[in-house]
Amino acid sequence: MGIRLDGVSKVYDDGTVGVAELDLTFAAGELTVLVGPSGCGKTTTMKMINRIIEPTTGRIVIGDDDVTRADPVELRRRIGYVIQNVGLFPHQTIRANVGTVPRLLGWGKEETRARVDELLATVGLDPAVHGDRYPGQLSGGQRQRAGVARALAADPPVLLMDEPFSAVDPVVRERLQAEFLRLQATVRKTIVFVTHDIEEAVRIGDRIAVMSEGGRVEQFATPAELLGRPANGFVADFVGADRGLKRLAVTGIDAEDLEHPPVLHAEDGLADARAALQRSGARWAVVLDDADHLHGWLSLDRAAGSGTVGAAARRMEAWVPRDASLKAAFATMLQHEAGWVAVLDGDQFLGVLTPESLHSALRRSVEGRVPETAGAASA
Ligand SMILES: Nc1ncnc2c1ncn2[C@@H]1O[C@H](COP(=O)(O)OP(=O)(O)OP(=O)(O)O)[C@@H](O)[C@H]1O
Repeated sequence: MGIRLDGVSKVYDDGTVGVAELDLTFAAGELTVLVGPSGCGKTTTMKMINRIIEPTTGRIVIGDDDVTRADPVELRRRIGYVIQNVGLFPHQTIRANVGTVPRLLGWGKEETRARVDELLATVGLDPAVHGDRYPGQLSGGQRQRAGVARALAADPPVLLMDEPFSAVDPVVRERLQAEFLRLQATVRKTIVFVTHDIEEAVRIGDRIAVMSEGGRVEQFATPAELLGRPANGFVADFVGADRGLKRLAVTGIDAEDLEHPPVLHAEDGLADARAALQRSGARWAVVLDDADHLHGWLSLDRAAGSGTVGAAARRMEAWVPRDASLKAAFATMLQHEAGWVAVLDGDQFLGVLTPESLHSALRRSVEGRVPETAGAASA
């Protein structure tokens, strides 16, 4: 269920224009991030969707429903809402908190409890351990997970998230973001997500609206487009001078980037391997096992004597899946102190990235030809 804002404005009682004449469409099943400097109207825009703030002009359509004049209380039951510091009721257990909307909708006790426990498990909380605790007895990250579970309880098609991960430390925050993306890949809600953090925006957004004062949309684009081709000076400043580096996380590996060293099989004899290496002029070869899975590598100087390639080869653990980002490939190379990383499709070997091929991929990434990663999650 998509969301459409048509000429939506909010003028506050004191005359402040929070948002002026905004047209914006949030695609069904996508996570759209509203990002921009403080006071630009992100929160105002989001809160008009569930009518916590009443728009002054314009129309808001969810799916096929014009909800501009819908009953706000009824509307909010169809829209999940996650906020910073969660807003859990402190005197209710986690189970009671997560069951709030199902209870309001009149679900039965058993049904509600089953749904609540299933959701707690989905967001990584053990119902038996955490279900009967009070919010004050959970960590910040656990409270945030409970907040997400509560917002999803009645399976609403739309989720609004207002800086949901900003109250926890950076490490927990990254973990929550990754968990949340995995969850979104299965539930596919239409999500409007507010943040002022561009790093968070490019990590989690399918699409990003960069806003300036008065709710003006300066650019509406995918993370890779935004970082590769900022529409104007405002966006370029906002995404930062290191946008080339940020872009690594959202740029995928292109088949053209791969190098193809000679391939040997573990059961081959060393004499044949040596001959093959000398014929190709290469200094080393990739070694695959009998199922064509990555085994390791063999350098020319180890291809001496008799015996099999498998026995002489060095094992190699540095590999990335083909939908990995360039950033992940680079990090893997550094972590293993390796001169190359293998790129695999499932178990199948596709080719390798070396420092040279990675470098040209980086240049391509920064210059703007972009095969995007399947999801920024793999960053
Ligand atoms: N109740 C209000 N009365 C008057 N002005 C308001 C009110 N609420 C917000 N504003 C103003 O509307 C503008 C947009 O505010 P909004 O909260 O939407 O910004 P934001 O982008 O979410 O900012 P932040 O990142 O700081 O939360 C700001 O200039 C703000 O001062």
